[in-house]
Amino acid sequence: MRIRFTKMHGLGNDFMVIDAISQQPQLDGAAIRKLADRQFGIGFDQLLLVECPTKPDVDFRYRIYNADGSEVENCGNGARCFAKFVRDRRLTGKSSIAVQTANGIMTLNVQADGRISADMGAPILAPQEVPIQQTEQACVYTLELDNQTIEFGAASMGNPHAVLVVDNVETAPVESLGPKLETHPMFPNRVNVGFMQVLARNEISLRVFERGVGETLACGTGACAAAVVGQLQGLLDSQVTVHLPGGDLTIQWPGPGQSLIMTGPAVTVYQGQIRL
Ligand SMILES: N[C@H](CCC[C@H](N)C(=O)O)C(=O)O
Repeated sequence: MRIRFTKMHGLGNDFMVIDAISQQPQLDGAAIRKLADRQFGIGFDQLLLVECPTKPDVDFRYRIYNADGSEVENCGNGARCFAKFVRDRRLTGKSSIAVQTANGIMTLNVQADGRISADMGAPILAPQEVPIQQTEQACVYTLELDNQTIEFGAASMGNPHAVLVVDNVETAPVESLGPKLETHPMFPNRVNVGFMQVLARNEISLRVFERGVGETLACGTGACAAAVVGQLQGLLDSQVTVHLPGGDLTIQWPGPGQSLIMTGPAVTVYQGQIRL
């Protein structure tokens, strides 16, 4: 089977994007893991499959798979790359694109400067829906790990995030604590783990250990979750610049029950094809 694909990234969070409208790729978890391998495959954080929608009044459907082969509900950086992909390949002429994901319907707006704004919907805060193993919703939760008490905030953008406030992202225990929290029993569906340093009420630095991948250069839904947790904890205002290792995102969130808007770049690196 020969597959045509486009390699893209959003602030260094990189993707293999496949037009699954004109192609019918048959990819199981093992094939995705092989393609994701940075030595033996193409190498990517996530695979994005662009498909025809199954719902009315929607332009496309796109499905998201982590490097470990797990299908996930949402990907912020991927959504921006998806929008650039369908425009550049003339699959649509629209600048406002409605796309169906496992998390629901998302609207993407391609701006004149090439950046893309994504309406990420309202964050999900009820613990049983994030999900986390807690009964009462709170701004700060705790769990015990290696004889220490870890404080974190939790929010879902369709996918689960735990956010820890740290003094300095450069020295945060991302490599040591990230994998332990990703698979901690507190998180029935595993979790993405954000390490947030508050620089000002409208500015943070953030590193994310992503579920199913490991640390990435950027995480769009992680930036959203960090802005939400920071605002709920009284540390941040409604508009935040998020400095990630791969670059900056702008997040706007008016508050609980309201939609969150994420704005940032999307880049095409190369077109390719691979025979499986
Ligand atoms: N690893 C995430 C999916 C990709 C999220 C990230 N790449 C983004 O830009 O939001 C998860 O398992 O929920």
